[in-house]
Amino acid sequence: MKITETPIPGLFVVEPRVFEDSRGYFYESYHKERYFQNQMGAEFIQDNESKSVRGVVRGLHYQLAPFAQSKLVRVVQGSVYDVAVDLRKGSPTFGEWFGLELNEAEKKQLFIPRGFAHGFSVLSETAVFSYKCDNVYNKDSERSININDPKLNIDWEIKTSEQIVSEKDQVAPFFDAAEMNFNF
Ligand SMILES: Cc1cn([C@H]2C[C@H](O)[C@@H](COP(=O)(O)OP(=O)(O)O[C@H]3O[C@@H](C)C(=O)[C@@H](O)[C@H]3O)O2)c(=O)[nH]c1=O
Repeated sequence: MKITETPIPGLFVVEPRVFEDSRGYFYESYHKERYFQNQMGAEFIQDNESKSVRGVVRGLHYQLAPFAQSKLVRVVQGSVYDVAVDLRKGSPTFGEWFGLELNEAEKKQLFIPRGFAHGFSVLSETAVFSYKCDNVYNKDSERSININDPKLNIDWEIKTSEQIVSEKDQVAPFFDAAEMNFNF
């Protein structure tokens, strides 16, 4: 397993060791002790999976305190462009975002600590997205930031006119108007 810290402190890219043979492949998609030892300390308590078609953009999502979530995200099938935005007030990289392609071939994962907004766009015909969370879903605490915020200026690799976005996410506020209370 190779772990690389991104330019945003606390945000890590994980490249698992994949064993391939004539039957197919095997890899450990999570190993509590190893992830903890490498500064990815989170007690995961909920797993989620979604399937989306090409052009779907989900995000940018986060939950406020006391339901803030760390996430360990990966793609089981297909390919996405995945983005995390630093919302930690006082962080040297506050307001900055990091993006990378996650796909079924490379099996990279992104560890996203609490205090980040997260989203992804679907680049393949379909994509199955799987992630662990260290806090439960709480509808009243969930927030979105507009994926097309001109200040963030994220290139989702899908033209705006071709983006498929939920009604909730279409009316999400821009970064400057977003609530960011994580109780750090
Ligand atoms: C996220 C979530 C949603 N739901 C329900 C609420 C709703 O009726 C339905 C679909 O929810 P959404 O439209 O919010 O699903 P989605 O847009 O896929 O939301 C997800 O987006 C990505 C980018 C994230 O980072 C996740 O944390 C999560 O916010 O599923 C749960 O029951 N539990 C959950 O944990």
